Amino acid sequence: MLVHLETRDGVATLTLDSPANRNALSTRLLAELLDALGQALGDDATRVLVLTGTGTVFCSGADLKEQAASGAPVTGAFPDVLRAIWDSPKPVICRLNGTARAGGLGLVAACDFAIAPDTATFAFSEVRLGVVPAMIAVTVLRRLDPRAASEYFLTGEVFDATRAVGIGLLTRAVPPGTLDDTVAHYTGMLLKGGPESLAITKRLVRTVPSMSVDEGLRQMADLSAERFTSAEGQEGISAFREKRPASWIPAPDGATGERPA
Ligand SMILES: CC(C)(COP(=O)([O-])OP(=O)([O-])OC[C@H]1O[C@@H](n2cnc3c(N)ncnc32)[C@H](O)[C@@H]1OP(=O)([O-])[O-])[C@@H](O)C(=O)NCCC(=O)NCCSC(=O)C[C@@](C)(O)CC(=O)[O-]
Repeated sequence: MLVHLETRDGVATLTLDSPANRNALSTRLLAELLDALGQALGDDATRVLVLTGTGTVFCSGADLKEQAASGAPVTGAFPDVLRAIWDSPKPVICRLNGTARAGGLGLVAACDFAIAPDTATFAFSEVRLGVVPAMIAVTVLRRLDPRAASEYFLTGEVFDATRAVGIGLLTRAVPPGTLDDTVAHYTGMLLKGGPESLAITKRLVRTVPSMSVDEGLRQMADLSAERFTSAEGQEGISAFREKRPASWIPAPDGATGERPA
């Protein structure tokens, strides 16, 4: 297997495991990743997804050897993988085990959080290969500062993790020894949120900026009122008043946040 899925305590960890080619996005790895994403997203017990890799590199982008051998463009399941991560109602954390390049950065940008060791390096190396960062532009350009997008897309230059945080590609760059603690800190915070509220808030982050102020306030006032009377909202507010942790329960149909009987 090139992708492993392990679920524990509400957290599904998906691990790219093809270190010999630096977790390159081969047709097989992409198919397995899409399958693992489907399993994790369909599992009611999963509340947060963590995407990571083995070895020193998180992902080296498109599998250049497979491309060369096939003689034809190999897109595989990459668009479906990016869509599954981007549209996931459950928060997705990218735990970069190391460096990433090109297509690998499309995955990083699709995730809600990206935490990397401060020793990792990054590059949008496509133009240096005579190809273009086309599919990844769809996720990356929704994260990156526009000046930085022009700079790094057009030059293909390598940049470090501190710069990657500064331009919006990463959430945090941390000393390698503290990577797992930082990821655990974020998953812990996410597990405290109402699952339905998290899914809706993810959608808000993406859709509200493109609404007019008038349209936004009209839609959001309705949504806000609806959430205060939802089962999840009532459980959260009761828990606050009773000075206890909220108890979130996923319902069997995939709706979440029903108050326990
Ligand atoms: C990642 C580092 C920095 C690690 O650097 P390193 O750790 O020093 O590793 P290395 O360069 O010594 O490579 C180790 C092995 O991994 C292989 N390898 C390494 N990368 C790939 C790859 N992508 N595909 C297939 N094999 C790869 C490489 O060929 C070598 O195999 P060996 O020679 O031992 O048999 C370095 O290996 C590197 O720069 N790799 C190339 C990265 C790159 O330019 N990727 C561009 C892919 S194009 C792309 O992603 C297009 C896309 C998807 O964005 C288009 C779109 O969005 O539409």
